[in-house]
Amino acid sequence: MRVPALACRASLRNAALRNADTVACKRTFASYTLPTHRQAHGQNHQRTSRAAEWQSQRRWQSGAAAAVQEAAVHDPTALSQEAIVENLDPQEAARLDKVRNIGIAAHIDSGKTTATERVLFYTGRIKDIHEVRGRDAVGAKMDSMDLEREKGITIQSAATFCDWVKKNPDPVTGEMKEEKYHINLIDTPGHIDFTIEVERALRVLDGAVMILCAVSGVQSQTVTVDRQMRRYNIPRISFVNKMDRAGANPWKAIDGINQKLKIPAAALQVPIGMEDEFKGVVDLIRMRAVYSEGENGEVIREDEVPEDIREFAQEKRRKLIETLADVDDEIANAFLDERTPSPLEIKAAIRRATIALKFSPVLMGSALADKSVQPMLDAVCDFLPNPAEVENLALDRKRAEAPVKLVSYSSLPFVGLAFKLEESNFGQLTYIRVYQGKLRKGAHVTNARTGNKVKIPRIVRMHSNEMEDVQEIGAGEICAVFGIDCASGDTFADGSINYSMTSMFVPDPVISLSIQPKQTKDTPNFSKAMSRFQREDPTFRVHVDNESGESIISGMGELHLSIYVERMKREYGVEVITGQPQVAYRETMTQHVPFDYLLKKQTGGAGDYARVIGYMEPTGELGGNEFKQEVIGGTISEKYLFACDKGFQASCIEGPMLGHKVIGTRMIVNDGATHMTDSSELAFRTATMHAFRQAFRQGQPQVLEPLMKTVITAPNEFQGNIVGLLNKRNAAINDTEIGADDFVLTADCSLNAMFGFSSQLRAASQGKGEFSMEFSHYAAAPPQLQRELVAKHERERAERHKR
Ligand SMILES: Nc1nc2c(ncn2[C@@H]2O[C@H](COP(=O)(O)OP(=O)(O)OP(=O)(O)O)[C@@H](O)[C@H]2O)c(=O)[nH]1
Repeated sequence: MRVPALACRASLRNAALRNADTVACKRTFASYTLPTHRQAHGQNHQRTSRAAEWQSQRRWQSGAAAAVQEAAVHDPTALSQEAIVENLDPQEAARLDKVRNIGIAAHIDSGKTTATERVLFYTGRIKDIHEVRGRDAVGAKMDSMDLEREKGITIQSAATFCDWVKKNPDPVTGEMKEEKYHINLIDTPGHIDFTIEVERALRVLDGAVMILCAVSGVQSQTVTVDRQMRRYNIPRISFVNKMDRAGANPWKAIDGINQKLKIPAAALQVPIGMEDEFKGVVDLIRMRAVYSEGENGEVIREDEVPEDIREFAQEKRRKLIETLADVDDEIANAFLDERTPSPLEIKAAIRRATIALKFSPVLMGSALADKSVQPMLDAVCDFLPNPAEVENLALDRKRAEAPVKLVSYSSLPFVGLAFKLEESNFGQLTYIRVYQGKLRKGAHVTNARTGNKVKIPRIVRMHSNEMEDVQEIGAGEICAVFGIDCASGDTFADGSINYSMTSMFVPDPVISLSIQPKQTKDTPNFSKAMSRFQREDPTFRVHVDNESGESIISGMGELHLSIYVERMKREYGVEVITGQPQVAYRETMTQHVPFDYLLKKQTGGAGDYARVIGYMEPTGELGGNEFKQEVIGGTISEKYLFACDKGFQASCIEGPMLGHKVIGTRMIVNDGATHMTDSSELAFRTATMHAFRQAFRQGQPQVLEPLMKTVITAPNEFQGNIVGLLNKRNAAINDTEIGADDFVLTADCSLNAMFGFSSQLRAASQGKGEFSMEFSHYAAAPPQLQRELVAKHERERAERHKR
């Protein structure tokens, strides 16, 4: 759970601030902090004596850290994030102030990797720029997998870090100031099939750069990453890339952010020249023209705003201030007083509103043309939060999972989250975000899930596929460690506390296929690859079909599974045979059905006896299943009811119609009978499973199929062909947006009908159409298809039984 800060609610702190000088007021606040939570817990607290406050600076600092943590532990809401920031040890505060943990997320092909390559070049992390699908065949730094370089797409997120020296002239004095920021950066994939990579990156980052294409504006995956950023409360700046492309229109992109994503957004820049004449931008805060010059745009030259766009820039500056006035009180007051806020005030308001998730500042440039990327980096430092400014909560397992605010002080006990695992030549590499305390090489930390204590043998900072060894990592930073065994999403903590953090959202797979190695000699490597891929990627699942005995892999789409098949061949030398991709159907019942099932086998020796009575019904939502017991008078004992629950859960895994998962179904057991000697847990479990089958079949069951939100973009002349293709697939067209050259069509299509669509779209649009699909919801499959699927399943079952 993360809530951005700056909602200043510390009235006690303010009272203290009014009466004291800086040092004293911090101390006074420390003494006020404790009463706050203690009062909340009904304890009378004697205010710390004045004399005790005047301790040495060092002792006060650690005392304040402990007090803040204590307050944060006992009542996480009693302490504002701003108060945490203000109570930081000055050295720690200075360090954190210059740290930014950011992700780059966007629709497919918006230029995330290309922009990251420039960031690495301008910050001196790489010596030369290489392009995605570039002629030199080297490929961008962050796409380090061969497959990524060949296909020109990002498959796995990649982490790196760099130092950016921000050289902004002071907006008031004009004096050049240099400030060094440490940026941990994760470049994420755009394809929805690899969405887990975006999900886990955003889970641990403090801010994001959302890239948009200047021609296409807000696209389908922009909406998806917007949803993911909201899920984790991630403040973002927007960067309109590809300003050099024909048809570039940053204003359309900004309208899209305002209207489709519903985030107030305004440009901080206007372009100087457009399309292939794009030369640079006007900085609207300072009203200066900024040009990127030199061979790779590394030389930033500032100048007067060109005469011909001065008025336009003024108009857009007014628009920026107006938009800010809607989301920020201080600018609203200046607006009401008919006063133009100063550049400093504007900057401060943008920062406040961005971190409070009320606004997204928009910058623009062209990564490929090396133009205006540096101002985007400045904006990352200026407007995105430092780690101390973001609220992160954990659950205290020693106190009935009460929420605890984590405080990014290095002097507190360590808490970190393992958010990504990767197999490397040196063993398992675990990416960890340190939320509190320090992680030191050789230290012992405890895995909150397993309780296992592990030693940290090696810590590295990642630079794509390269690594640099470090001895320790402070609060608020990201690193990777070798040699610890854990699962993705595990929390590690110093042994003195038992905190656990909530993990990321993992979507359910929608597609599966059977797979087996071509040659039996490859089976050990095949198994090794399967277990590695599953450990690394929670959206990739493997199971053995109970009836056919085949290995089945499931994932987020055809591309997702095909990448693993390809990796199996390249990385493990295993050629495989795969079946046809299968849709992950679901099963549900639609009617209330009572049941009364008696299991009775009493023919000599120990028998089996269990009777279960109750009813089954739909829950009303196509979500989880529910088991309830309402037995009165103890006709079934607790332990047998527990066995009934187990039987119900097992039945939900393989539905009676097709063997797919059951959803939206409830079972209530309210009566039954037990035999003195012949009843057992196994008998009750089995009886429940039989009752389930019978009742489910009588309850008008349905096969549900996944419907996919499909977005197709193509030149206008192909609209008729494409609508024809969709009609043939019984798609429901929800929206069509016709632009100057292209149209964007949004439809709900059944996944089953979309196999092979990419080649047909190519044929219908002379290769110019693009589409993306994302799981939307489950809906009843057409009756004909349901009958065919059930008949096929019965046939295959009968054949297997014959064998
Ligand atoms: N004209 C133009 N093309 C660009 C620009 N930035 C990137 N591209 C091109 O757009 C294509 C996609 O760029 P990438 O950087 O791979 O995009 P991405 O968003 O990282 O792609 P995925 O991670 O696979 O979604 C490449 O061919 C780039 O050369 C730009 O500013 N202008």
